[in-house]
Amino acid sequence: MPRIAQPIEDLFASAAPATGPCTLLDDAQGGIRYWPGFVPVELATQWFQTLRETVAWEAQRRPMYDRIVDVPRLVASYRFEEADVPAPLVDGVERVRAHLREPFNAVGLNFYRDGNDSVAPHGDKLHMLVAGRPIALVSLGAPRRMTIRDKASRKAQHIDLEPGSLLVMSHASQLTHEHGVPKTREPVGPRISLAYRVRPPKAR
Ligand SMILES: O=C(O)CCC(=O)C(=O)O
Ligand SMILES: [Fe+2]
Repeated sequence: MPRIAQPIEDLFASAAPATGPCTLLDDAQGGIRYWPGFVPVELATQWFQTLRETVAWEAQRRPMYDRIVDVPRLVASYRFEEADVPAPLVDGVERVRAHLREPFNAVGLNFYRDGNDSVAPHGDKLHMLVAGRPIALVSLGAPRRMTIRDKASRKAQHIDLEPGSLLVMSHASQLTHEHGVPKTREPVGPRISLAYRVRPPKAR
């Protein structure tokens, strides 16, 4: 059987974003960095359409104080050792693995239907992450503004997460900073984010 050899440099070259990152935070683990155009916008649009239609989106409810409230967005999650992971998520994980050289094994999806959908400021749950490994957020669909706040100084930075962009947050930054996507009264279209993570065995 003939084997078609593809040089490894070419694989990495095709996964590389068009421009270098913008650094929002420096820390010993790479801080917080943003790459616009990590995937071409046409591909981001295709992924958005496929995922919107094929993912089994969940509307969750959770206790808040003495009430049960709706989580203000739709969610889904996959681990890459499972069968039947939608193709755009597999293409995405191959790209973030190649770009960051990190063994991402899980993805959490968020679907913000309109400006009423949001995620409250938070640091990602460290017990569900392998220490030292970053979180990689790929944005699809309409841009939404993220707020990143230094917990000590309360200083905030705002960044518009463009379709096809990649935001990488270090594990360490989850302790020092909060991130969130606030609600907005501006007319905004729907957005899907893909949060690639390195999960310990069994956690989801
Ligand atoms: O939608 C985003 O870009 C952020 C999502 C997020 O922070 C999370 O899923 O933990
Ligand atoms: Fe998060």
